[in-house]
Amino acid sequence: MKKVLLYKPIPEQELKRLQTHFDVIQFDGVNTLNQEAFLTALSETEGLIGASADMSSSVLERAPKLKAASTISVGTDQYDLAYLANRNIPLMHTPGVLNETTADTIFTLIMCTARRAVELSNMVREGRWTKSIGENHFGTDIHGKTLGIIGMGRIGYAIAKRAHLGFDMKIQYSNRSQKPDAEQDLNATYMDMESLLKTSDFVCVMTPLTPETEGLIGKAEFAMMKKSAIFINGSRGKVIDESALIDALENGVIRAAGLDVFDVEPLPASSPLCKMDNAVVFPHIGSATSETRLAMVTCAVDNLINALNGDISENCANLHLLEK
Ligand SMILES: NC(=O)C1=CN([C@@H]2O[C@H](COP(=O)(O)OP(=O)(O)OC[C@H]3O[C@@H](n4cnc5c(N)ncnc54)[C@H](OP(=O)(O)O)[C@@H]3O)[C@@H](O)[C@H]2O)C=CC1
Ligand SMILES: O=CC(=O)O
Repeated sequence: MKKVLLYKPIPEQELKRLQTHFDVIQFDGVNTLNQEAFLTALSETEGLIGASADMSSSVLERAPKLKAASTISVGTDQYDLAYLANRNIPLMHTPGVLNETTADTIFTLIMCTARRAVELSNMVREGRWTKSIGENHFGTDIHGKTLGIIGMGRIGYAIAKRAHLGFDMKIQYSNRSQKPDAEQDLNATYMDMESLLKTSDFVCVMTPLTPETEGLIGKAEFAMMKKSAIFINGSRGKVIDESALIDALENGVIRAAGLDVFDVEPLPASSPLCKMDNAVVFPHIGSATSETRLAMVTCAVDNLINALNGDISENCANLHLLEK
């Protein structure tokens, strides 16, 4: 039986399924305490499956027998796609199954920031609700406003669908390529990023983290946004310059931010973002519902079984590089 290294706990039923196909070595995450044992196990493995751990080339150099990797995520930034392709190793991922749940989470961020839900709920819990709410605590409307999406992919589209159909929002987007579906179905307008930043009430980033998108939104971009703009990041922390965002929030350059992802995760409690009323911070929970996380694991297990049997026709993230 082929040896497979599992580096994240998964539901029993999916573990059993993996074990019927492979000899599975399990790690409950990778950390400084188990790093050496992990690297030793890696030296024997032909398949790798898990999430939320660095799998860059310096780690994978320790896996000379590796034939396929399967990440339990749609984002692939913890791997080096080109390095894997050079070694002819496919990286499988889980696109699609988490679109709707992640869009729900992003919409929760939009609503919490616009209506100051966390800040005002904390006021009630802490006994600071002493009179009826006045202008100082008013939020801002969501319906009828303009939502600018940077990265109109699968999840961007699911967010735009909620905004257009549910909240009567005007949708504009910037993206590497134009999206006729979003334009036809949701009346979305394609524009360059600068125009989008200047004219959106809500700016939502949903690109993958790649060398091209790292640091995409920084000081200059926050300065272009409306003073009343609400910024949402559901992609990856490194797509934005977090210190520039903190500055923009502290100095009233923009109104508020809703964040599911951060430069360093878990976000240290000492981060200024944890103390700001105009920042809503979530612990990277875009896809974190029982149903969707199970669907992702099922997809990732299927992906690894298929890939180790030579079938990478579905869900291979570096197929374009393998074909070169
Ligand atoms: N917060 C969370 O829990 C979650 C976060 N994510 C993050 O969201 C990302 C997007 O997921 P998903 O929608 O499935 O991915 P998609 O690939 O479907 O969408 C990404 C979009 O970004 C566009 N894009 C890529 N590079 C650039 C660039 N340099 N400039 C402008 N646009 C660019 C792509 O353009 P084109 O169509 O032309 O390729 C594509 O439309 C994931 O990679 C992950 O990092 C995902 C799930 C949950
Ligand atoms: O961040 C989550 C993912 O699936 O990517």
